[in-house]
Amino acid sequence: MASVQPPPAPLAPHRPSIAAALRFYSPAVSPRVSPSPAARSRRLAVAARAMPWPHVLTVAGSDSGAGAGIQADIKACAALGAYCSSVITAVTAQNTVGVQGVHAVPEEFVGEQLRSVLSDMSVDVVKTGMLPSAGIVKVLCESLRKFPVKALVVDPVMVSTSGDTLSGPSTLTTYRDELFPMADIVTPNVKEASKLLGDVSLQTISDMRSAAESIYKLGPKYVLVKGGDMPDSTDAIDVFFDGKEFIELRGLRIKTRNTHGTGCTLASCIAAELAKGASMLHAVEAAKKFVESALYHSKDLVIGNGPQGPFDHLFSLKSPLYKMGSLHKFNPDDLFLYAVTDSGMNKKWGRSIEDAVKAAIEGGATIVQLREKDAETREFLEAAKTCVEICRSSGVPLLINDRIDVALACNADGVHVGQSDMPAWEVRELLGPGKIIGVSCKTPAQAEQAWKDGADYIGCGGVFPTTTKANNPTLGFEGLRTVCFASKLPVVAIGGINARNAGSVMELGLPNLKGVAVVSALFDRECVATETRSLRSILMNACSRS
Ligand SMILES: Cc1ncc(COP(=O)(O)OP(=O)(O)O)c(N)n1
Ligand SMILES: Cc1nc(C(=O)O)sc1CCOP(=O)(O)O
Ligand SMILES: [Mg+2]
Repeated sequence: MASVQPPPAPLAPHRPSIAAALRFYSPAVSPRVSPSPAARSRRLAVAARAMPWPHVLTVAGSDSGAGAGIQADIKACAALGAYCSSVITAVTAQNTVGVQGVHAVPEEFVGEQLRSVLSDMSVDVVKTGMLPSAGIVKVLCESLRKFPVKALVVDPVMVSTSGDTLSGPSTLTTYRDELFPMADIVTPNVKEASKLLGDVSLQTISDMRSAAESIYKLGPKYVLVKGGDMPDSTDAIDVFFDGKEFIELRGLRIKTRNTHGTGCTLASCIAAELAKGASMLHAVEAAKKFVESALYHSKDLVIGNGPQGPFDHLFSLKSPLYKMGSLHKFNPDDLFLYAVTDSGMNKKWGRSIEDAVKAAIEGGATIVQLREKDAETREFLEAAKTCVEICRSSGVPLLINDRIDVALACNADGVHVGQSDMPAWEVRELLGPGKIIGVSCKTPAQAEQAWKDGADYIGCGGVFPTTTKANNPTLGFEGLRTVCFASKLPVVAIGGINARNAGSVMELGLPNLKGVAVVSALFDRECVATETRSLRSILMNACSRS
């Protein structure tokens, strides 16, 4: 299997409009003259190049209740913008109570379905779910050898969430011997991991790590052991292993009965993100965020009378403002030199917001926030749209201060909110999992809440007195230290930071402290680029010393 490629540049800005792509399909100049088959297929090929559609093929069972299986996979891929074709391995009679019956599709016919799709439809990623017999696993492996794809995501579905067996012991051996060595990632939950490893007991995170390592030795490039079934705690921890490093991925445990199909959905989302070009870790992180958001939005929905209901994969359709965000997930290192604009200062020095942002990027700012307290909305939005383009072309994330509406309208990378702004969890509902959310925090309790609310980072200050923000309490190094030690999120220090003191902040070497956010020391100066450049070199020197 070819390895997964690093993420390409964001797709959206480079894609031609739908109208432009459709022009390739429209009839020739004279509608009476049909194009020759060769011309037609050339035109289709050009159109296909012009508008690629990430394609996931799911090889799984049908769930009549439509919460899991093929139905969940198709909905998950659709929600993430990937096309999903389907090869059905079994038909199950299933509802919110459990699985009442399983009817496996004959191996030969599974093979025929695989041939139909793989020989024609440029599949990027194959995702597997229920594979009810060893013969079907073998047929799949043969097909993948004949028609290689970019990545293979194996969700080793063996027992349904209701506890019903979906594939027998002989399948286990074939999974281990034939399918896993071809897989890019295998995603068992703790019960499945235990079964795969001969019913070992998995009780702790350390057990999950050992299980991930043992499964890795069976041949996949990555393993994700999902801890959702581990004994109750506020967060659900999954262990991701790439053969060298273990990463604990924490997610919020959403209290709801509607969890049927979470495993299928997670694996399909990973497949969809890979098909879109994400790296494996980013695909897993995006998939976790999607499942978390879907569970959150569906927690009170009621379908069926059993203990496990389905959730709404297409929740974003109900929230028209919701956007899935860009492929580029938040990187905490982006907080290193955080430039925060100020309309008053820019006016004073006779420059536009756009010029200020360009100069900060030229000087090496790693993230930009538009903090325009006095701007009129329309003027602000127009400037924000231009700044989004400037920042995107430089690979620098752009956040909007306070104004969720402006962030949505200009499709910024995220927002920064304070304790008196819209609560971060509401912001998350509006922006969705793909956007960056920062929250100002002055205490450990606020930092804990920001994490629970789904924020990506916190801003902590004022480290020093500032005249930029009125009545802002000064925390000093001690206050910053307390918050950094308590925070589960990356931290950026703010307040009165300038070329004279920035080094001393970074030299504290505090856990989670990723950088400094600065307003006046960059923008209340004549040359923004020069000030940014010199602050950057001070920060880099400080980091190399600490
Ligand atoms: C990175 C960063 N940290 C803190 C703040 C302050 O946000 P808030 O408390 O909402 O105050 P205002 O900026 O809205 O005045 C920030 N903007 N950025
Ligand atoms: C916007 C802001 N927030 C702060 C906080 O403590 O949360 S301090 C601050 C102003 C920072 O401006 P300067 O770099 O000019 O001191
Ligand atoms: Mg604010």
